[in-house]
Amino acid sequence: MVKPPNLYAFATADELAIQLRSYVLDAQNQSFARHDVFRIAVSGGSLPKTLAQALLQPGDGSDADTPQFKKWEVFFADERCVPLDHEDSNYKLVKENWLDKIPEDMGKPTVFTIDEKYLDDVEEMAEAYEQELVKVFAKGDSVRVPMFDLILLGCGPDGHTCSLFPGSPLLRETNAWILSISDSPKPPPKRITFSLPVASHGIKIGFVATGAGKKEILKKIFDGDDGHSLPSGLINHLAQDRVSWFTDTAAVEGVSFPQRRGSL
Ligand SMILES: O=C1O[C@H](COP(=O)(O)O)[C@@H](O)[C@H](O)[C@H]1O
Repeated sequence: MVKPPNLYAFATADELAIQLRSYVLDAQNQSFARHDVFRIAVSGGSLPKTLAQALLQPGDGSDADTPQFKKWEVFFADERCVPLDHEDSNYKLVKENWLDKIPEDMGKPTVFTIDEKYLDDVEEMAEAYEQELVKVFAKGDSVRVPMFDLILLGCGPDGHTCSLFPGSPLLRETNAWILSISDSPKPPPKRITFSLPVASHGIKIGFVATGAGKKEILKKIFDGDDGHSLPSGLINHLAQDRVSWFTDTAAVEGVSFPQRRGSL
């Protein structure tokens, strides 16, 4: 039986940030019960700003309500093939919006960036990033797909997620973990990205999509007959109720799919 994703719609950015915080901290605490580390993958675009607002706001002071950043391992669901200090870098966005703002006494996460030595060869860059994942997730064992504790994704106005674009042959990949793309329809052209099997294999997968600019695509993904053919819709289809969407009322205007408002 197909279990539908959870679609949450909040009235304000502040409400969304509060609920996103509790979702991420639940994922953190559940992962500490399994292993003493929290492995999270993040995206670029509009997500890092919202994530920073969620994580850097004060909690109630308890361990359960505190991001234990020292035990976090942060990976990128996609990255642009540019230097880490380039305007287009997803790492730079995450660093400036979130990592640099973490107070010293909270400790810093371990961050797995692309290796700049491969900037001239996007395929090599993808291969090298996949090997980083193999070292962390496989540790000498054979693992078919890495399992992240949490994957946080964005959804572009065309339905792309990670750097998986509608109609791309990359969507048919069933084995590789990290893929390269040299002709991204959205600049910059050279990128690396989680494959669909990896992007849909998180214990929890959270999308953040806000603003009126997302309402047409959300209607297609949630109400359309072929919503499942779009990259973000494919993740809904594959990961079912492991997926939660954090949206605002502007983004879900006109969407009929059942939404929960106010809290998780
Ligand atoms: O190009 C990208 O776009 C998507 C969506 O971005 P958004 O600004 O519409 O949220 C993003 O998730 C991805 O990481 C990025 O490389």
